[in-house]
Amino acid sequence: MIAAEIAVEQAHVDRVYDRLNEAARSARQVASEGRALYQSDRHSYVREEDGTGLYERDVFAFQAAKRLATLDAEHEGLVFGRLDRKNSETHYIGRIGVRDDDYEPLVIDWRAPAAEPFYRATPTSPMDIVRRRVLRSRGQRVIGIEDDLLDSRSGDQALVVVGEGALMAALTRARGPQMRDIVATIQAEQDEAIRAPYQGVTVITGGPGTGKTVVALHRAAYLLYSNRRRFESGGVLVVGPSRVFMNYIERVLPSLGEESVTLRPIGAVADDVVRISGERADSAEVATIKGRLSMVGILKRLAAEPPAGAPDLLAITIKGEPLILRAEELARIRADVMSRYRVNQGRAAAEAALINALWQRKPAEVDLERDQFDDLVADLATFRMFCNAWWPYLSAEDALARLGDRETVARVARGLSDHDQQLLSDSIRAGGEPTVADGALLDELIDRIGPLPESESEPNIFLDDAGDEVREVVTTADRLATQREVDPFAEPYQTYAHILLDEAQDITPMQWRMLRRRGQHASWTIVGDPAQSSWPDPEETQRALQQVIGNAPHREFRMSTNYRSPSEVFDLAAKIAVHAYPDADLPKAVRSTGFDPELRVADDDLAGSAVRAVRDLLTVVEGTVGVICPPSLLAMINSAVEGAPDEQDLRRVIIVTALQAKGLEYDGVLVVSPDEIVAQSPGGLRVLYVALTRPTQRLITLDRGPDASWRAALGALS
Ligand SMILES: Nc1ncnc2c1ncn2[C@@H]1O[C@H](COP(=O)(O)OP(=O)(O)OP(=O)(O)O)[C@@H](O)[C@H]1O
Repeated sequence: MIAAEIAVEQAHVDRVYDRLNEAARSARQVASEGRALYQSDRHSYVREEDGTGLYERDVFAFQAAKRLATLDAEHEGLVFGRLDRKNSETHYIGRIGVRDDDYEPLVIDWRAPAAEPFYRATPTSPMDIVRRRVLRSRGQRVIGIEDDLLDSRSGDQALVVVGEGALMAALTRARGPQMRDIVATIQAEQDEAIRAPYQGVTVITGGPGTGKTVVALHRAAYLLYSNRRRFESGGVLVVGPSRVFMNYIERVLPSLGEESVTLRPIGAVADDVVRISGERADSAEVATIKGRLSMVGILKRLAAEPPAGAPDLLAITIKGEPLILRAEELARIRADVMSRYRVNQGRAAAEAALINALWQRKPAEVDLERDQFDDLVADLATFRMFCNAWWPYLSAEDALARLGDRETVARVARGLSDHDQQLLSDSIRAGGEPTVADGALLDELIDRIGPLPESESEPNIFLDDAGDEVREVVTTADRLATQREVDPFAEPYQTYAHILLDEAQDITPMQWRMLRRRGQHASWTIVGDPAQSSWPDPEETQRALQQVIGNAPHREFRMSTNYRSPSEVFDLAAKIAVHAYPDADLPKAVRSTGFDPELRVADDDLAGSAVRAVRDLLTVVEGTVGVICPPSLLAMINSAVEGAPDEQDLRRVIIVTALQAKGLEYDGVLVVSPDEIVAQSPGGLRVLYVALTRPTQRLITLDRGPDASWRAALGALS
């Protein structure tokens, strides 16, 4: 019976692929006839409105064919669903829409309104659907079918019903290194969040494993489909916690037929204005200091500080008469210009103010018109040298580096304790690549001091590196070029029409400011779970979120089902959650595996015990094994595990800190020394909760001794 049904579906799937191949062929033919009609503004596939050389139906199919090429080679089938309606009509649902020669739909795009019942229909509200069928495919071959009968009263005896649940089948499959899309098995509450209107702010909450991330990514694909013009030209930015996480999710969007989205880890959001990879982390304590809102005032004062070693006397001679500006007058001029301009945009105004002050001091016997006077002063080498030293252009990196000086920190960061001042200054003085937290500070500084004029941000071969010989060819014009006026209103940031933010509970107040600069007119999708926050004060980030929402229309969706962790694992994790965050939103786990988590105690050799646990996990799970360590043990566990299991299996093992594991999942998880994980994170127990909720199958914890304190939170279980 199943074989016959599969054959029916295979016939339809074959028709779809034939149609796509044919469309691709005919499009290629038209192209080879020399009509360059296939370039859209941003992408290389033809858009319906552009393809005047093709019949509209061919354009449609051609576009689909091109998009198909972007789907991953291992994609789980272009056509994944079928709806049988009460009126005997049948519709197929797929990742992209495809039409036949007569413009009739062969497959409906999952995001189209006509596909909605596929996700929303239930036996109590069947939406005129009699049967919903999920097709499971490998490449172009249909390999399985799962049916739901939604309206048994319809009396259509011809309908065959097979399978016992596509969702369970999807959830129990082993996990690979990248996230999969869930387009065939989206649940009704998830679908509502995906299709919510784009305006304002959409907040998606829910406990671990409830699909917040996949839902958000499907929402990005949906928004691009339903408002392509707005979002393709305005841009959609997806922000996640780390580069590892971005690599983990990046395949999902192309598999949904979308590529035109910018993906950035939070540490690299400022990459549009400063060179930053955003992978280096500060210690928890330093990251906390750098993330707090009090940094705004500190950076404001820092930006207003006169440059180190700035001269406090301007003395020139005009027609034999000395003209002098002293420290007090110079300070007044600086303060006045700073109140009107950002540092990098105020240079011309500062020079004009200096010349003006000098003019006031000019003795009457110096007989010069104002214009002549201005030109004379501006050309004086002493004046130019003074300006370069007194009002240099300032890069955000150089400005931040000033915090490496303990005395500067004491001046500008009076609100911080001595201890915190020292930590901040030590961290900046240590130098190296900017950290994740530095990204938001550099961004704030650029907002305050303005970007460097273009001629300053690129090395000038005449001024910087050249030898004396070349220096002679430097003209006054070259030197003055650095003072080109900068448009004070031009924002240096890349802005977006929609910003989708994952793991929002970890966004520090300073990072919220950085994000808001990129979304001043954007609509937002904000995804998070305060119980998993690694920020010491979750209430503070909630307040920052409220500021983003402001008066904008705002809707909230709560995801209630945990699709990741088996109930045995989640029951244990939930006990930690309520200790860590009494208001934790605890989802219901849908699966049970029959295997309780194992709470092990290491013998004297922690690394050896860890390796044994990894081996045990590798034998019981098919997919990935995650080893989650406290930062201080990462290197040791890494080298211990690397030497151990055979090479084949090693590829399935990933060793990370709890923070790096955010948003990720593994089939088997070993949590090494939970107590140290708690101690080494500002989020404490909440971060342990993150670690304990990563497994899809099995969990082992490994303590150094039998009286580990985190176990106290487990109550009866300990
Ligand atoms: N409707 C669904 N069908 C199939 N799988 C699903 C569905 N919803 C969620 N999943 C799976 O559940 C797992 C957890 O999803 P996801 O990572 O999006 O959860 P999350 O809420 O973001 O978790 P966390 O808060 O821990 O980061 C993923 O493997 C995802 O594919």
